[in-house]
Amino acid sequence: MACGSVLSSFLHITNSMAIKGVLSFAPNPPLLLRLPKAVTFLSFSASTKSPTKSFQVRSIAGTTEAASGFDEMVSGTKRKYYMLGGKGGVGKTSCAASLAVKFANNGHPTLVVSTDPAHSLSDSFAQDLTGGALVPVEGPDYPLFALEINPEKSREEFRNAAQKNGGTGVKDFMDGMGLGMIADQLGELKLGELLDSPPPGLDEAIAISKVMQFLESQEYSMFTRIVFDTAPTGHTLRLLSLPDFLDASIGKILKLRQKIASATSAIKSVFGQEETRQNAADKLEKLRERMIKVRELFRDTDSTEFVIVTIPTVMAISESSRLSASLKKENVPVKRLIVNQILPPSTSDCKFCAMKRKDQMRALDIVQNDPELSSLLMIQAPLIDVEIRGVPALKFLGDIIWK
Ligand SMILES: Nc1ncnc2c1ncn2[C@@H]1O[C@H](COP(=O)(O)OP(=O)(O)OP(=O)(O)O)[C@@H](O)[C@H]1O
Repeated sequence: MACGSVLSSFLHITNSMAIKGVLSFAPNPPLLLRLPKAVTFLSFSASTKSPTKSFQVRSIAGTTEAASGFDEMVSGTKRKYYMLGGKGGVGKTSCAASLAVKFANNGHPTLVVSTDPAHSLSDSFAQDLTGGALVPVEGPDYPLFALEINPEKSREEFRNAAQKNGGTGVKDFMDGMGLGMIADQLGELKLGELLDSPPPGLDEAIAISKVMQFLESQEYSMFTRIVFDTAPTGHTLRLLSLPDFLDASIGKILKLRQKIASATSAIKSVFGQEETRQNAADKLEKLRERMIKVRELFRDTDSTEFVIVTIPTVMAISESSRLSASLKKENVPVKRLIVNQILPPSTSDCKFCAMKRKDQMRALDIVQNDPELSSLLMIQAPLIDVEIRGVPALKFLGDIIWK
């Protein structure tokens, strides 16, 4: 049977079963993973908590099985942060969510955070996790919470605080801080532009700084593993240099403000706006402090790791190579590279699959010879022939990737 017709009949069976509220494999999983044992597990029963069956996945070469070093990732109760990033659509969310489930099933109270403006955590977990607050994820053995930060909303909150004194924009904000008279001098600092039309990366930086703020509170102290599902590559790269930039800008603004504070305080107090200005200044100072923490967090080799997720195509690998180079340049610790969606071994390839497999092999070869990527621990994750949705499916994927 040709792959196309097999796939469509498979989709037909899956869809009709899904309509009945049951999601399971087709009777004869034709296309990709022939994993009869997984069928039981992937027949998503709400009560599935731990797998009773396990199976082996060979690497694409069909020989050795590369370990991800999960033992090292899971050991210790000191809080650790994992940031998963890469090109759009390669499987960042699926890998991040599967890691979070795996940590939670291995005894770690875990928080999984999405700072990608286009959230897909809710879709991945098949649970409503929206709202910008901690939401418990049902299913894992130990507590797993999810947090979808709306970056735009976070920026709005910051802006609102700046506008409390009735101002309508950054200029007013600066006026409110007693900086109006030197607004021109500050032009080159670009803070106004930053808030009015933020570059990609700022929203995410503010979102991460918001997470940092959360993490300082008692409510969050229980979490020993924090997994970030980050925005696609470009944003992440800009985010990395942003804290330094913001730190410098805000630092300069605060210094300038201090300089003129004494001269203007008498006038300000007459108009009764001193308190609001002080609040705005405090807010800026806090943002600056958090930015410094975000920057430190990204570079802390003891507690943080950035995991690059890619797929076996030349385009995705080239982008991953650039991402790896930039992360290294910024001193962000990177050790692991997940190559996701690899066709699993098969003895009966159709022409299409055989071509695809060859193409993927070539791409994997490129990874192995890439100066940036070859030193990373490569984790090969197979393309699974059903969509990965819900905790049991994520556990299934996690048990393949993270071992
Ligand atoms: N190994 C896999 N096998 C089968 N399907 C997969 C695999 N990994 C991811 N997918 C599917 O690919 C789609 C995209 O995955 P995911 O949302 O995790 O990617 P992403 O990189 O986070 O995307 P975005 O950049 O849009 O946030 C989803 O439908 C997911 O179920």
